[in-house]
Amino acid sequence: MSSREEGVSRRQLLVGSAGVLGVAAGAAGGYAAGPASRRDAGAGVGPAPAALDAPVAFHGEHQAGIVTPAQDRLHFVALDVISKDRAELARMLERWTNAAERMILGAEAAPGGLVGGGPHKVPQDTGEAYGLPASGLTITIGFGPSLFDDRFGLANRKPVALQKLPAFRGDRLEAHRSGGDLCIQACANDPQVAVHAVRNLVRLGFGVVSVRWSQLGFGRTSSTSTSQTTPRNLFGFKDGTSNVKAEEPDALAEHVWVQPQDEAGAGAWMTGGSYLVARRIRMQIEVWDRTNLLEQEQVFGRGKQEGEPLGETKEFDRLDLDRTGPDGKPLIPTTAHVRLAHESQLGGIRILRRGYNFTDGTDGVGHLDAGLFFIAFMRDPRRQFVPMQRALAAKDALNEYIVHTGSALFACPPGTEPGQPWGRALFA
Ligand SMILES: C=CC1=C(C)c2cc3[nH]c(cc4nc(cc5[nH]c(cc1n2)c(C)c5CCC(=O)O)C(CCC(=O)O)=C4C)c(C)c3C=C
Ligand SMILES: [Fe+2]
Repeated sequence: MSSREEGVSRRQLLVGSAGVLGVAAGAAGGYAAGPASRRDAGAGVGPAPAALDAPVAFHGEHQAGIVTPAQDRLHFVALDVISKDRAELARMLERWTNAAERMILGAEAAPGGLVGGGPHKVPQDTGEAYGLPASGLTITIGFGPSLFDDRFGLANRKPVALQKLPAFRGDRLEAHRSGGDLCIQACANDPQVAVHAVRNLVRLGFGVVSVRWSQLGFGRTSSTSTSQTTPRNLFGFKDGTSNVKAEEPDALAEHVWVQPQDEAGAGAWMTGGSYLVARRIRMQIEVWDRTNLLEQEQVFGRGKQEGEPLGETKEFDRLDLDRTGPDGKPLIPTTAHVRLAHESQLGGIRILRRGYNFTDGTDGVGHLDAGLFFIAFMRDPRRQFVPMQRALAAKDALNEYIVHTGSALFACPPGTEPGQPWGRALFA
């Protein structure tokens, strides 16, 4: 047993340690007030750097990585199941759970994973996070619609809300950036920790799953807690101001967590879970960077510096969509992004956004391939993401500057209890 192993007791591995910020499980659903981002710490607002290194509770009513404070880094991977053996898939999810319980505490994926197996065995941990703190790592998994075909006898367990997303106007989706049987969302305040988590789970799935696509993200583009400052996206605007926040339990129940009455039959195992929509959205930053400030602010309907709704002064001032200027025209234009996405225009629907900025090299013709890896959690994508994205695709002024190049939907099951693997209720 390595010296690092000795520092991680079985109790810590199962239910969290005194170092785990907030509550380990139960009513708060795994939400742990704590790690936000290193940028928050740098700005003098939010938790101290030590808090950014601390663990986030793994077990709870809901999976961590949804309402827990958004960390600064992301590694997201979508996988296809290549085995045809249902039991093998369930066993892999058990291995994943065991490894995840350890990695979120900053431990190796398996006891003695680095060198403990001796010189003639393959190490059970890849090693690149050895010695690094937990870094607020959360690992969230989800099941895609394609998992419920005829391969694993799961067709009769498919939740009604897990329907492949329809095509939207303007979509330029690429197959190699879309879909997937499973997903792993690993978020941390250190990119090496997030990448290590994904890599080791993929390693543990060798022969059962293969990577379909993967996305790295830096710079969260949403706050999921009022303890966090609002970050900025690559267009330089504050993003996440009016997000659903962890401190709004009623809104979470209404808009984010699947309720018992939602999935009476096949998908009852999803109660307490949430649906994850991922959209890789390329942002034409070169065009944006030649656009004047007035136009930029009209596109979003908010000011660039403070993030205030146009016509107001402060970021969290109420969005008054009826307010008009001296010319009688709405101060927040009819095509402004925040108007079209606002609950008042969509029958009261909201979503919890948890996206990240990305840059993936160039597009081959002299531009950066940069954008927003949009991630949102919701109770029912058919009633939330689909009408919202339809409204945006039809009229949003932002469409001149963005294009959706990837898309996926996953059902993220509820949280686990100690000793209970991910997906137990699904495979029972
Ligand atoms: C379908 C849902 C949404 C997509 C896709 C989307 C893409 C997208 N958004 C920004 C930047 C901002 N979005 C903002 C607000 C906002 N966006 C959505 C939904 C989608 N955005 C919602 C529901 C809201 C909140 C609306 C409200 O109630 O006021 C903002 C303003 C600040 C904020 O409230 O977060 C910005 C800025 C980009 C750049 C983008 C695609 C690349
Ligand atoms: Fe938006």
